[in-house]
Amino acid sequence: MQERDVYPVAGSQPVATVSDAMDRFGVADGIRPLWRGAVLSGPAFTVWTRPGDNKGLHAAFEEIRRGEVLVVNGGGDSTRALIGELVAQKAKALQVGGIVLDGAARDVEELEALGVPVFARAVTPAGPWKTGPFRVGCTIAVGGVPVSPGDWVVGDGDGVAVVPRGEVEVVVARVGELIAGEAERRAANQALVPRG
Ligand SMILES: O=C([O-])CC(=O)C(=O)O
Ligand SMILES: [Mg+2]
Repeated sequence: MQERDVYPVAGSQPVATVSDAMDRFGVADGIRPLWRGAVLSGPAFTVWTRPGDNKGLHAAFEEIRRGEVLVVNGGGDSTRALIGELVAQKAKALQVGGIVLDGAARDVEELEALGVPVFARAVTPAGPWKTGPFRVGCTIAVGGVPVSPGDWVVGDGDGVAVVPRGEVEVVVARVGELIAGEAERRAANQALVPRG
């Protein structure tokens, strides 16, 4: 199997169920979609940056491959937007799978108009510093969850979860079982009738 085929397409696997399939671990705390309907799914490309500084993100765009998800530890900073419309335009042109920031973003209406799925801790109009330092391609933390390059990152309306690279196929199979079990519970719920 080609490695890319291991990662399901965005939106096909609910993030809540992906987390359930990992004993309910793996969810990035406090990271939310910046527009309704944003979904992403793909292998992580990681950046660790000084809070509020996006020089490392521009460096990442020199290397990132189609379908990869840019995942950034920005120290949880909410005072400086690490990306906005112009950075998202780059991501779109390079067919990046999406952007996950443990930090902030701006230009949210334009992000939605571009259709670039962005997940972040905060929104602020204040722009980023651009001097570094940063690291690209290392293991980082996002919302308290470890992320290594190539780990499967999935995002939807509920938030973001991270599946370790070596566990993707097992977790995807488990998600299928859980979805089938939920369908049975849904049918049982729909068969309920009021009492009295
Ligand atoms: O100025 C920046 O680097 C962030 C921003 O607003 C954009 O990417 O449009
Ligand atoms: Mg801007």
